[in-house]
Amino acid sequence: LDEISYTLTIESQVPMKKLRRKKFEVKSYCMATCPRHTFCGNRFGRCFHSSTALLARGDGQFGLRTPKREKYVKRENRTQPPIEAPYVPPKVKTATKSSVDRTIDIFEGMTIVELAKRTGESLSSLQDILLNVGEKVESEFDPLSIDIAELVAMELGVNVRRRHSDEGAKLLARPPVVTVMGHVDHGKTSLLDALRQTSLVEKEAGGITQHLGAFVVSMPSGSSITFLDTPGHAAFSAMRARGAAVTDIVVLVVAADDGVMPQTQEAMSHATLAKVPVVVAINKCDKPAADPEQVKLQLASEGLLLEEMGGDVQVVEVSAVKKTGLDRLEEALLLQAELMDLKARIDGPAQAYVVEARLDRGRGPLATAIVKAGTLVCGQYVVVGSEWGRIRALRDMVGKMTDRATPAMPIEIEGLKGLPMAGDDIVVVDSEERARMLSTGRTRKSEKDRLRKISEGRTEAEESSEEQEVVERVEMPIIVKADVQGTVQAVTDALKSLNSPQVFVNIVHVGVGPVSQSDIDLARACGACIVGFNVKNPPSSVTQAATRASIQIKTHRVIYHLLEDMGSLIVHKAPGTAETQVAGEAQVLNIFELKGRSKSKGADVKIAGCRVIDGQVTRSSTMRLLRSGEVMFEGSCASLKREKQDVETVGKGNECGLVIRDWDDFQVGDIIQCLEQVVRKPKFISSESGAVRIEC
Ligand SMILES: Nc1nc2c(ncn2[C@@H]2O[C@H](COP(=O)(O)OP(=O)(O)OP(=O)(O)O)[C@@H](O)[C@H]2O)c(=O)[nH]1
Repeated sequence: LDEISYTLTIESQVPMKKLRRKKFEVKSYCMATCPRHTFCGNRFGRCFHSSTALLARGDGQFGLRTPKREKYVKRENRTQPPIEAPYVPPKVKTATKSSVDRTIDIFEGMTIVELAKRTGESLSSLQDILLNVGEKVESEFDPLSIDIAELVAMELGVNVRRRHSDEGAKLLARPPVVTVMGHVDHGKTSLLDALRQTSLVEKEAGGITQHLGAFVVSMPSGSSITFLDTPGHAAFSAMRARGAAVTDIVVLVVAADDGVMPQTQEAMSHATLAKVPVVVAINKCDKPAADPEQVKLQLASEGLLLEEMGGDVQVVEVSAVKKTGLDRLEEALLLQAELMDLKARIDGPAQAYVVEARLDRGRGPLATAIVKAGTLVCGQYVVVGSEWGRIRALRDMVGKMTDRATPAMPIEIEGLKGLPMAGDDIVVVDSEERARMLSTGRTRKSEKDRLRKISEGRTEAEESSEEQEVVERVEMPIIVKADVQGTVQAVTDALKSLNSPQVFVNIVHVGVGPVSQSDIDLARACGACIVGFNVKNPPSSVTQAATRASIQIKTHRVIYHLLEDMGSLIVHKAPGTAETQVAGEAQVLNIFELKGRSKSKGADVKIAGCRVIDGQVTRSSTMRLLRSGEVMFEGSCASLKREKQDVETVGKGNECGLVIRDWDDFQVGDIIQCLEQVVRKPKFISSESGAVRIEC
C-alpha cells in the first residue's frame, strides 16, 4: 500500500457480495491483506479472493467497506490517480550482497605505503595488523616480504595476485603447456593417448607411465610439449578453466563427422576468456563421413580466424585412432609456441600450479604440479593453496626421483601436510614458521569467504523465494568423495549448479578416496547424502552402516548420470510451490429459485443450472464465478447435484445444479470455475551443452 502512496485502514474482511450490493466498483484487488493468498498462488497477480478488495465507488472515492460500521475508510492522501492496474508489489532487494571480491597485485619488497594504497586502508591499521602477525616494520618505506604482504591483505579480506619480477633474471625458452578441449566423444582422450605414445621419454621408460594429470612429449628435434591430461565433460569446465590458467595453448578437438557442437563453443569461450591461442585438431578424419572442409566453415562462422582463410589459427587434420597427422599437430603446437616466444626464468624461487592431487596410502598427499617459472627444489618449504609442507620427494612423469623441477615440467610433489586443490598456486617460503603462518592465514581467509558465500547464497535464495512464493527452503547436505582432488572440485561445482531457491545444496564435506565409515558418521550427524564419483565401491561394512542409518550413497562414474540422479533427489526433496489450477469449468444455463430452502435461515436458495464445458467440477473444491471475464466471487460449493442426486463430481458435457455458499446472484452465461490446489515441484533441466539446473 505504501507503494501506491495512500493508506487504508482495514478494519475487517468484507465479502465482495455485500460490497457489490452497495454499488462499489472494484478497481483493484489488494493482495496485501488477503488472508488466503498464501493458498491462492496469486500473490503477485490479482488476488481473487472475495474477502478483501480495494474498491472505488463511482465518484472516485476509494475505500474499503466495513460492514460492522457501515462506512468506508477514506484514503488519506489523494495525490495519486486512481489505480487502474492490479497492485504489483515492489521488488525489494533485501539481500545486502557483499562487495565483489577485491584482488590486488603484491610483489616481493613492496612497502607498507604501497600496500596501504592498494588495499585502500590506512597506514595505522596496516601497522596494527603487522604487529599482530609479529612483523616489525621500522619505517613505512621498509620492504615487506611478499608473504607478509599477503598475510596483511588476507586479514583485510582482500585477495592477492603474486607478481614476480623477472628483471635482471636470465630467461630461457620453455616448452608450451597444452590443454586438449572439445565436445564429448570427439576424441580428446584418444588423441591424448595417441600423443602420449609418441613420447620418446615414454618409449625409453618402456611405456610405463603413471597417471600424473600431465605428460611431456619429447620431439626428435629436442623440443618438447607438456600436455595437461584433463577430463572432457562439460561439468568439468571448472577444472578446465583452472587448467587454462597454466595453459599456453588449447588444442580444440572437433570430430570431422560431427562438426562444431555446444562444448566446442564452450571450449572456444574458455580459451578466449583465458586469452589462450587455439590450434584446431579436426579428428576422426579416417571416418568415411568425415568432412573437414565443412568443419572449417563452421569454425570460421563461429568467429575463429583460420590460417587458411587468412587468420592465424592453425588447423590440422588428424586421426587419433589411425595415429595420422599427430606429427603435424605437434609441429603446429611448436610453431605456435615459437610465435608466442615462451620464455621463463629458471633461477630463483619457483612459481608453480597444482594440476592434480590425490592421497596415497603410503606416501600421503601427492600433488602433480607444473612449474611456471624458477626452479622447485626438493627440501624446500612450500605453501600450496591453504596447505603447506616440506618437499620430501619430487618425481617426474615416469615416476623417477628428481631433485629439481624447471618450467613446464610436470612433477609429483610428496611431503605436503594436506591435500591441495587443482589450480592452487605453489609458493616457496623461507621457513617452516612462515609456511605455517601463511597456510593458517589462507585457511582462515577461505573459511571466511566460504561462510560469506553461503550466507549470500541463502540471501539470494530468500530473495528469489519471495518472488516465487516458495513454501519453505530445505537444505540438502551432501558429502562428496571422488578419486582425485580435481574431480572432487569439479563434482562439487557441478552439484552447486543444482542449487535452487527451494533446495539449498550444502556441501558439508569433500574428500578423496572411497566412502568410509567416518563419512557415514558425518552423514548421520548432519543428515547428509553421500556422493561417490569414480571411487571404488565402499566395503560392505560401510554400506551396511549406511543402510542401518538410512543414509543414501550415490556412486557414479559418469558426471551426467550423477547430476541426473542428484537432480531427481533434489526435486523429490523440494517443497514445491502451491498453485491454484482450474480443474473444470461450467457455464450457467438456467437459474432456479427454491423458496425458503436455506438450511440456516429458511431463506430462498438460488441454484445455477450448469453444463460442464471443460474438465470436471468437484463439490469439495473452491468455486470461482466469472462474468464477462471478471471475477465476481470465490467461495465454497454448498451443493452439487446431477439429476436430483447429490454427487461429488460432474464431468465434461454433463449438466448439474450448483449452489454456492454466500452467493446467489447468478446470471445466465456466468462461468463457474472449479479451483484445485496443487503443489508444483521444480524440474531438473539439462541443456544440450550438458549444463544442468533446477527450475522452480
Ligand atoms: N574412427 C575414429 N574414431 C575415433 C577417433 N578418435 C576417437 N574415436 C572414437 O570416438 C569415441 C570417443 O573417443 P574419446 O577419446 O573417448 O572421446 P572424448 O572426447 O575423450 O570423450 P569424453 O571423455 O567422453 O569427452 C571412441 O569410441 C573412440 O574410439 C578417430 O580418430 N577416428
